[in-house]
Amino acid sequence: MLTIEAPPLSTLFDPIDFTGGVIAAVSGGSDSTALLILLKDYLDRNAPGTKLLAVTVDHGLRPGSDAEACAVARLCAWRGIDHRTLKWTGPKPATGLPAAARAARYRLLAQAAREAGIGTVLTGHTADDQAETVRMRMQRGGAAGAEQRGLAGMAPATCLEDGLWLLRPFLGARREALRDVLRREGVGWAEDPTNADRHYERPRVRAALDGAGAEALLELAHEAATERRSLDRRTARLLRRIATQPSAGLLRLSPELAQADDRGAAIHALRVLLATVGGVSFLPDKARVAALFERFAAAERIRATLSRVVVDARRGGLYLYREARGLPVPTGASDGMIWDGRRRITFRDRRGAMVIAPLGAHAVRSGAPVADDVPQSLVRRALAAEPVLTEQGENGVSAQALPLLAPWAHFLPDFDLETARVIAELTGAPPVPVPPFSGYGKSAMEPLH
Ligand SMILES: Nc1ncnc2c1ncn2[C@@H]1O[C@H](COP(=O)(O)OP(=O)(O)OP(=O)(O)O)[C@@H](O)[C@H]1O
Repeated sequence: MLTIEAPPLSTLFDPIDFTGGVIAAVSGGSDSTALLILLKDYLDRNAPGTKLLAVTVDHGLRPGSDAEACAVARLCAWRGIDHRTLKWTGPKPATGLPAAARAARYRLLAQAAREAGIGTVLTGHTADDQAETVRMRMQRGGAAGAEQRGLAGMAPATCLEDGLWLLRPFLGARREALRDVLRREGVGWAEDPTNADRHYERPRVRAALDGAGAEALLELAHEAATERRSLDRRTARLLRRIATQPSAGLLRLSPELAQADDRGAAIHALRVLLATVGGVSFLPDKARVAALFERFAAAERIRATLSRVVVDARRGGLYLYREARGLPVPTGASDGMIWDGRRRITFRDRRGAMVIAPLGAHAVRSGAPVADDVPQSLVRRALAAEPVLTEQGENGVSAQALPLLAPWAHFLPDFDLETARVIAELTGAPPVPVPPFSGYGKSAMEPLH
């Protein structure tokens, strides 16, 4: 057992449900090394049967990266922790290397989790990392400033593509406190020279931040996260009241939307629905959507296109469906493929081949009757943009094209969880996996300050 005082660092694991096992993502730097030993100690004390696997990704970008991975492996052997190193072997881009390395890292961590049958990954991101992230987002926001949502920084919990939860329990902990733990325990760590390389944005930001600056950024992030969670809950509530899917690919917002007292939630609801229906990963421009909402509230006639979506105001409400322009041409379907940003193809049987294409003109004939108050012309146009899977050749293949939550297809931060859940129910997308921690939305997984 460690000699460190229990609170507050060790209590940061309290809200996490470890029953499905856990992966610790350990680079060998101070933060993730502290994560490893604190987590091991926590599990030994509180949940000794838990499956713990440490994973190191060797990006192969610097000489000696394999030695760092070996050092983590040695530490794990010493502490009785299972460990794996995974190598990033793909081509390395000349520009945008940090982003490509991050994407590869998450892909490899997800692979390790799948292979180990574990659904939760913990990283060692700290409050210092959070302050840097917020500063970078502010800088990228330009003169107008970053959108408030982004200033919430990294989420304490994020659901990745295949239902894997990525948790960052140390977002409330300062790097120096973690290093103190390591010093007291006599555990060393690797210093990544990239962290001091001013060619990259993060090291420049890190070097320019003093303690007071970091505190102010963390305060800002906390306020932005609180506001974002509140908007999420209000938007989910509003969508439950006013949104329906009367037929395939067609969403309807009831006229009640025009009277919504909560204008912020109404505009946000429209933005997330536009992105979802259009299969676009980013939310459409807030000012344009606000203008659209005002026109609807003023009972104006609307037939507009935004975010690849036709927005049509009728007596029955505001209808949304994917525009016909820019639909994918017929193409071979493969397992796991994302079609038009809106559907994920899942094969039940991997033999044979299938083609996926928009239904197009067939929709005129195949449209199933729907409620009388829904304009049949809209039903047909929405259906025409829906996919149809056709078998090729002799071998029967069965596959599904399941709806996808486009804004969160790759990363669903827990800030947006309630809205994502409602939209999954509305569109028939697979339900959002339950997060492996208690007290969601309370203070449990909130960064501390
Ligand atoms: N090569 C890697 N292998 C496994 N996990 C990693 C790797 N690089 C980063 N991570 C995870 O992502 C977190 C944040 O990454 P970041 O690049 O900020 O950290 P670092 O400087 O490499 O190391 P540390 O956070 O341990 O000081 C790490 O704490 C760790 O959990």
